[in-house]
Amino acid sequence: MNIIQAKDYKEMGQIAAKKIMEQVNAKPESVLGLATGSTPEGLYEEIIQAHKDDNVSFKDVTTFNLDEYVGLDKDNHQSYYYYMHHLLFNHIDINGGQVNLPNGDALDLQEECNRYEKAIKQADGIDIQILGIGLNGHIGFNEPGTPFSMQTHIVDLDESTRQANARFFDSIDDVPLQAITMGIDTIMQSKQIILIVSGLQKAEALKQLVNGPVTEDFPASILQKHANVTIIADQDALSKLSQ
Ligand SMILES: N[C@@H]1[C@@H](O)[C@H](O)[C@@H](COP(=O)(O)O)O[C@@H]1O
Repeated sequence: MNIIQAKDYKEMGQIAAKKIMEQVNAKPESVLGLATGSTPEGLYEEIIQAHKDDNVSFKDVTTFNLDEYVGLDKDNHQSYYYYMHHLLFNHIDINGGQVNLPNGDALDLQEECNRYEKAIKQADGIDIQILGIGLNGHIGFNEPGTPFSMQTHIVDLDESTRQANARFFDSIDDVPLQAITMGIDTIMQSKQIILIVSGLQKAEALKQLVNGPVTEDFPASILQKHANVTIIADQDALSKLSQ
């Protein structure tokens, strides 16, 4: 794994954005895999800036998000659909028809998982997948214990994940119990993966990802087996890694 040290959160976003721009400039019809949470917010600000300042165009880009909560409609401000449009898509020239998120409000959720997985394959796979990491080692919403062979599926969220994400909701009771997520197998098929990590509270998780055993008990550890992973982390997140 290639590890790039950023001095802080801002620089982490800048370095990641530069890699996305290089990809889009080299291949305008790139397929990008996108993530939510607090970590990519700075990256999305940098992308919007590059779009405005350097005329980087996203009109031929296709995107697939990692996951979506079950039961929140698109207008719900805590849905990842809302997050992505609010923080990125509404500010760049991407074609709305080429933006993909799982529909957590679908009547038949299993059918929705199948449809999503198929859509990724039909797009010829993901060129660069952006990932964050949960404190318990989850990527997307693949919680500890998820078989590495899983593709897009419905997941029961861990109580610790619901608590960690409760800050975005009025109360913990409003945090959905389930989500749809790309599986580990889906993520591992991405041609390139960029994992962004920031802050002291993620230092232990990053250490386990890089130095720990590859185990389904810590889903992000599978990234050790991917041929093209770049970790962009700030000094705080890197503070527990052996040199
Ligand atoms: N499903 C998302 C993940 O994709 C994200 O990586 C994780 C970490 O979020 P944060 O960046 O806010 O720490 O949170 C959520 O659970």
